[in-house]
Amino acid sequence: MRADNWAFQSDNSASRAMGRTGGRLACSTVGLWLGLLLLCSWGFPGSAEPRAPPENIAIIGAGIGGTSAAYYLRQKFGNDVKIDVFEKGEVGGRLATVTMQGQEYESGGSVIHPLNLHMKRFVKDLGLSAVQSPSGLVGVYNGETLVYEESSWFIINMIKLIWHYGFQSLRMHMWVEDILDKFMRIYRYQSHDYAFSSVEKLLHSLGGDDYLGLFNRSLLETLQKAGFSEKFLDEIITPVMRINYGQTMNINGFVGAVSMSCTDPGLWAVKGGNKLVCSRLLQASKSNLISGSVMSIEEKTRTKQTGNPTKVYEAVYQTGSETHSAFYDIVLVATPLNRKMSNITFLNFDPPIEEFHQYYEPLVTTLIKGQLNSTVFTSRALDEFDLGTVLTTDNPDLFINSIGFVSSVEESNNNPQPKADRSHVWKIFSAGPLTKEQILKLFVSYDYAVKRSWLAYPHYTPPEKCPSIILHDRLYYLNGMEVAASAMEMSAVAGYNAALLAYHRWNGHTHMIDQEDLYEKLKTEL
Ligand SMILES: Cc1cc2nc3c(=O)[nH]c(=O)nc-3n(C[C@H](O)[C@H](O)[C@H](O)COP(=O)(O)OP(=O)(O)OC[C@H]3O[C@@H](n4cnc5c(N)ncnc54)[C@H](O)[C@@H]3O)c2cc1C
Ligand SMILES: CC(C)=CCC/C(C)=C/CC/C(C)=C/CSC[C@H](N)C(=O)O
Repeated sequence: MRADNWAFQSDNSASRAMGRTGGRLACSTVGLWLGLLLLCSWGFPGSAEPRAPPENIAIIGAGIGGTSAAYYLRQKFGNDVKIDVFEKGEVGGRLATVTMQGQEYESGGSVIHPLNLHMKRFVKDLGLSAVQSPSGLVGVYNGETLVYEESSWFIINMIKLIWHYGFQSLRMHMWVEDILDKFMRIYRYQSHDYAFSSVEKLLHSLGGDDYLGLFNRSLLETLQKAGFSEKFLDEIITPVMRINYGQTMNINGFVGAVSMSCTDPGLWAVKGGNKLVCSRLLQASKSNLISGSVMSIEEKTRTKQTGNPTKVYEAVYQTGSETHSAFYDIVLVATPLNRKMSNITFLNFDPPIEEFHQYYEPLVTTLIKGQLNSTVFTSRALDEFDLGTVLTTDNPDLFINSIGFVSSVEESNNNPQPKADRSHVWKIFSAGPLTKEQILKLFVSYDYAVKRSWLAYPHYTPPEKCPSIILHDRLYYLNGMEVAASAMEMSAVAGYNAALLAYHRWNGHTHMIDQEDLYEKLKTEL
């Protein structure tokens, strides 16, 4: 019906515009063509001409989330838009290294899963290379003894696992694989340009109500319901949650599965340091890095020389002791929003943009070059201690979450061997800084110790709601994704999603946002 009306209207207007009184047939033919043209450009979903791109986009935060958003925004909007990326600290954010004796070691995000396809693609497209992460033997310490110890013989490991825990390890592996399989759907959706306006909708599109259920319930509840034993949960699953997220099984089931996927083989890192991905993404996206701290965002109306008033966001930022401001059509916030981590105020929004209070877990990474005092963990002779990582159970008397030996960012170390002098670089995760006494308890002797304190990951307390991705008309927030799970790949997924969302909303492509049943719809697409 609408199409007929347009054809009719454009018929009249076309003949008036031509200012001639030619035969009705000629006029209506021209009108029909014009109508068809209009129909093609407005009438069919998905065929709308993109409007002129925005002039200026701001991204706050040059971690993996912000820099991947810059990369994808450039791909979507093209070369004419100016992209400013604000960073108050170091490019890379929670991807960072510390230097010891001239060698660099990862102090933040370190391992990448072999199926993390955005990270894989970045490394390939940006001319970087991968190194295998160390995969030494793992033991679990409960404060008194090693309750589980891996063997270098695959068959012995299998027998040990079955002896201690029956087939729960295998069942756990299958549970994680199923969740990971569904997670992989996001790559297909994103490669077809689909975007989501909320984290919950994104999760639902991956695996329906079951997937959302995982996010809304604790890992403990989910695994207890699935029949896993208390012993298996205490001795195997909790220690993995402690090394990866510094938390217990009270985290949500989705982040629990992400964490368990770290026990898969083939973990890797970027040669030279994971943070290189961020600096290369910035370069490749031809963004301007502004070393400054954004303090506030406010919507303003600007009248351009062309006369039309437009709505823009004013970002007020500080570089050193100077305060500046700049105007943007679109703003992406790519940092956790809370007073301690970003301290950004949203001024005069109506309705107001809520204050975010997401609590992030304090975590300390300590790197120590020294000789481990293995008698802390076992009564066996020192030269028989062949564990590369010791995980811990949830025992309040323990002052570390984990300790494991690490390689520098330049070394590919698939099967690290103990050094002749038994002196290695060890990475320790703990809730607070280690005292000298604690270090001396863990090490017979040590040469160097370097620490880095983080507000590392959200404190997970399911059920919880992810903050909105759309904070305001053209103002987007990426790090709500971390409430589902915090990992490099999750920030990259959030960065791509926000870039697609901003692009589609700018161009009015509503059919590319929050599509239901995408998995079924895309099954037949190449
Ligand atoms: C110790 C540790 C170990 C980890 N291990 C792994 C791992 O092995 N594998 C894995 O996948 N993930 C790991 N993670 C998680 C991973 O590092 C993070 O999920 C990811 O790096 C988050 O990236 P992001 O860009 O979203 O946030 P961030 O990296 O935090 O980036 C936000 C940036 O915004 C900047 N910023 C904040 N406020 C402002 C402001 N007002 N103005 C300007 N700039 C601002 C910050 O300085 C920061 O650089 C680990 C994290 C930690 C802390
Ligand atoms: C997003 C998906 C599907 C998988 C990501 C798996 C992954 C690599 C998660 C990282 C979890 C995490 C925060 C680990 C921190 S500690 C890492 C490591 N054990 C270390 O010793 O540094």
